[in-house]
Amino acid sequence: MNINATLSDLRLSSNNWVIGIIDGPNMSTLGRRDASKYGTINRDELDQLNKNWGAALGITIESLVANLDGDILDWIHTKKRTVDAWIINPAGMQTYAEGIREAFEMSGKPYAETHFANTVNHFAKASPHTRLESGMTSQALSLTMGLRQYSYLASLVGLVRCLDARFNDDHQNR
Ligand SMILES: O=C1C[C@@](O)(C(=O)O)C[C@@H](O)[C@@H]1O
Repeated sequence: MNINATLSDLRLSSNNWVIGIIDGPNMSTLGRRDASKYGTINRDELDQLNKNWGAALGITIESLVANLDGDILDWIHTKKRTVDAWIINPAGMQTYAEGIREAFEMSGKPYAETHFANTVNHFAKASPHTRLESGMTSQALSLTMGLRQYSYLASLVGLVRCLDARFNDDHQNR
């Protein structure tokens, strides 16, 4: 394994992975939310940014923004054959995301939970009588939060490198 890390290690993947990125309820209002947590980027700009990062990594991004969980479930069921891994910002549905977690499980593909803000901080401010946590984290490959749009970049780079490593391991063991 080459441990001489340089920024050029963020180069193209030799496998044209397809990553499905899902933004859940209220992410459609990005750009009009609390700027101290979400900055000023809007959802269209986020989508373009993710697609540009994907192109720089040599992979394909397919994306969905939806306020209804049924729309998200339908999209996962439709895309599961062509998508290699998922990035999801469950946003307003993270505490009741069992249906989505299960749809990902049925897809057989890993998912990276990703948030703009630090959600532990959000939960800490909820009523002490309400125990809140994400229903997605326990089965996620990874959890990235608090880095605004760069949480998506971190998830993307990590996911692509993990997929590449798994592909290389599978082919070496043949
Ligand atoms: O809608 C959102 C967005 C969010 O997922 C984020 O990206 O920081 C954080 C959630 O707590 C919140 O409900």
